[in-house]
Amino acid sequence: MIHTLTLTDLTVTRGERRLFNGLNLELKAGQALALTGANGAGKTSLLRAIAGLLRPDAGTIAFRDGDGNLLDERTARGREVHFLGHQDALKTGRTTREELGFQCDWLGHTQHGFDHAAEAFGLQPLLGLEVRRLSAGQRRRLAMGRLIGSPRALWLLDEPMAPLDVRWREAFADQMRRHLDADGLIVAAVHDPLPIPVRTLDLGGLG
Ligand SMILES: Nc1ncnc2c1ncn2[C@@H]1O[C@H](COP(=O)(O)OP(=O)(O)OP(=O)(O)O)[C@@H](O)[C@H]1O
Repeated sequence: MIHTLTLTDLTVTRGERRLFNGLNLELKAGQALALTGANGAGKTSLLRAIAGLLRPDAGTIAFRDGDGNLLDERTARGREVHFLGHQDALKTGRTTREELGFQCDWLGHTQHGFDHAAEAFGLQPLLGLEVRRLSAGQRRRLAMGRLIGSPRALWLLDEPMAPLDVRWREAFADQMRRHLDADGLIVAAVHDPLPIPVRTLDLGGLG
């Protein structure tokens, strides 16, 4: 299981712009990191680099277990990293039940994960609806249900609270606390403070 995420001398460029240069960071089990900065500062790009969706120009991203052993990057990302982006990555023609069920089955976790996720984010009344009929906040709740329906150590979250009303913000904050208590790790791009204890990495930016 991923215990430590280490970024060493990480440099990422998009187009002509160097977003960050020589970035160093270590995050351990039970810790959360908030990425802050202006629009365009590079928060999403950093999340994508950690997820393996964007190749850095230089530097390394390493995942280690509790004994300090280096984990195979591909396996760690494939089985232990969940990236919750702006777009929610939902298939609009599927029902809420199908989308949640697919994710809960993915790593061999079944009914318990499904029921737990549906309960945590009030998804029962939405299970028969196609994703295309859900509101933005309901879609995000489904995406969050998928996040907790299949346990993964490292959560990469891109403005996770944005479309949620106050009730579901608190529900998600509760899930984040549980994840950290269970030795999970969280890296979240945010514009507003997160309601959990976090370290902050400000990427600055001119917007
Ligand atoms: N595919 C791409 N090709 C070229 N430039 C890109 C690409 N994707 C993003 N960028 C640029 O990289 C910069 C960083 O974008 P990024 O989405 O990481 O910022 P952000 O900090 O997450 O912003 P926001 O707060 O608006 O979500 C921006 O200037 C953006 O235009």
